[in-house]
Amino acid sequence: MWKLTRFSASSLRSRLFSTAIPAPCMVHKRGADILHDPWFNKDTGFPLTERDRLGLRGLLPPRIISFQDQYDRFMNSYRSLEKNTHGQSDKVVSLSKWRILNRLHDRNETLYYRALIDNIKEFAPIIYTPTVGLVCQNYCGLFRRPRGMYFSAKDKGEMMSMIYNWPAPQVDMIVLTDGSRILGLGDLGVQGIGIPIGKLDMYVAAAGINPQKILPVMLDVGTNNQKLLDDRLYLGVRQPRLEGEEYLAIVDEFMEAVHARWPKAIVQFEDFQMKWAFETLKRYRQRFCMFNDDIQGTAGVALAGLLGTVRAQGRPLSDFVKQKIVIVGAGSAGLGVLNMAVQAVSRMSGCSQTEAKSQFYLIDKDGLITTERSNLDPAAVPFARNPRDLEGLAEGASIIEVVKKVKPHVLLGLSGVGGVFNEQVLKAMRESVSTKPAIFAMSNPTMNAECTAIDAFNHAGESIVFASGSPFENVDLGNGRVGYVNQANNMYLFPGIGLGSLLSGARHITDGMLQAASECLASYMTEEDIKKGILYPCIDSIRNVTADVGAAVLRAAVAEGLAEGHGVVGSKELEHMSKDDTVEYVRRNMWYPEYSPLVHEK
Ligand SMILES: NC(=O)c1ccc[n+]([C@@H]2O[C@H](COP(=O)([O-])OP(=O)(O)OC[C@H]3O[C@@H](n4cnc5c(N)ncnc54)[C@H](O)[C@@H]3O)[C@@H](O)[C@H]2O)c1
Ligand SMILES: O=C(O)C[C@H](O)C(=O)O
Ligand SMILES: [Mg+2]
Repeated sequence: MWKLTRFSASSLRSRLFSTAIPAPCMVHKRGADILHDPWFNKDTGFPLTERDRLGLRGLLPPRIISFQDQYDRFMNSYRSLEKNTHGQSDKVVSLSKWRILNRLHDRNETLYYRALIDNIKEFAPIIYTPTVGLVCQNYCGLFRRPRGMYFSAKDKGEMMSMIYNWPAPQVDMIVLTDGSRILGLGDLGVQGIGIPIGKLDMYVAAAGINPQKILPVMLDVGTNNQKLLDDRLYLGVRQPRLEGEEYLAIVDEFMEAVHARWPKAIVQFEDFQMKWAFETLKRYRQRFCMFNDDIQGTAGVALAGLLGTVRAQGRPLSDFVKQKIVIVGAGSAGLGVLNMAVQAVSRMSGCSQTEAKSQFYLIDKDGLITTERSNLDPAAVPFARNPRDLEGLAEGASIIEVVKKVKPHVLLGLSGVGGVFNEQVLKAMRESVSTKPAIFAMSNPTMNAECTAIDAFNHAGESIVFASGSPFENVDLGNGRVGYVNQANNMYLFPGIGLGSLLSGARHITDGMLQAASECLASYMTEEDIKKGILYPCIDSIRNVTADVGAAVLRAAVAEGLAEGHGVVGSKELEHMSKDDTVEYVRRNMWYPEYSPLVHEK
């Protein structure tokens, strides 16, 4: 029987955290096959002993180049490329940068991830949002080597065996898309595979998931994008999207196949059109360890930013319950944010969720959503306002009408429509009841942002707090003053949600675990930063943020009695960890790119 006193705190710590000598990595290949496998390849960095052991002698030039020299060489070619493309269009420059990074990714993952981690602020906008959007749009032309797995409408009945085609014995993190709503770019069909790849790159960089244990997946159920269907070089299935039961049967089969091979893998649903985003979340969240990043990850990041905004106004957090918030966009992301924010208000004020809804105004493409709206999506119904409570605002009122009447503390966009916060709307925010109103232009990529940072500070005034989903430069307000730009992007949470859930060994991801993630992010910033309008940590510290978020998620799973443990660390050991121990435990489980000795295993 387990005894609670079995380990003293220090022996528990040494059992869990003993510093290990770099673990050897087992490889089933030899010779040239290793050089062509980016998981194991070290290019000119193979030491002589390894060249002998693995049959590499003579297959490489004789000089052995250190990891540091390889790294410097790559960064030098990256810097030359920057110089050589100077003056060319943003699109050309971004795609050239993506190509050079992608070539390294395809050749030597250890070096690639080290470069990514060390230069995350500079490289995230290339391998992730916004450039990843451009890459998806041009995927068929850019495609060289496959990455991840493709399950198509034509694979029905085959997935249970297909899943065994994946070469890695263990997969911990899967990001899955059906390509139906790629960022704000719409239906990109099979080309959407760039999104799971980019998200998983962030998992490796931020959460330290071993790249041999990640799997990007495209569920190609067709596309309704006529341009792609007509394109001779389109690489996906050339048929209209499956709908209804036919569609669900494909997703069901995929989920069963994954679960059969890797029962503990976490599946992140990404960029599904709204109807399937909500439907699949409801369908799978109790059965599998999964979450929908656009609904749940986004909500946690937005809520952390909204709470930061209250602090930035110099008000106590409890004042959140009095903030008037206008949300533009009633899709998977907007409704996810609204749902979590309403729950937070209700929890903080002790009022019912119905009462909590009265401070929120929801707008979609047809204007303000009220109970008079017909054909409203069921997910939006609970947030429709009764026109009687709206002091003259009618069903379908425009953004400008709502902003002028409500004078909100916060205007938050998740509409996918570039520029909807136009000059008129931004100027109307000057009449906000808040002395420090907040503008969140969260849609991606950059072209789809509801407004630019410069326009926001120019038109809405210099006292605003500003956040966007895609990165913008800080704004120079003159006389040494800076208008801070925050990146309100779910990248601050999804890696920690995935990592914490994985290490907890929970069988599903609860609202409590997601709330813990959001609260952890919300409490991250110092009062000094918040007062300047800085709501989120710098992306340079994303690994630290992710360790803390992961630990918060893990502790929430323990508190709910859901943590079954991971690997050799069981539920009891997790229960006995202090808060600091948990953070340390999470950190110790983060993979870091360095060459480990390769050992051939037959
Ligand atoms: N920053 C982040 O972390 C983050 C996270 C998730 C989604 N997003 C972005 O949010 C956007 C929306 O994503 P989604 O999944 O909710 O999409 P969606 O298609 O489910 O929803 C879009 C919503 O916007 C509304 N809309 C469209 N045109 C409008 C207009 N002119 N005025 C007002 N509302 C309008 C639609 O009616 C719909 O309710 C995308 O650009 C996506 O990239 C950002
Ligand atoms: O991918 C991103 O940058 C955030 C978000 O998941 C989105 O769909 O826009
Ligand atoms: Mg997304």
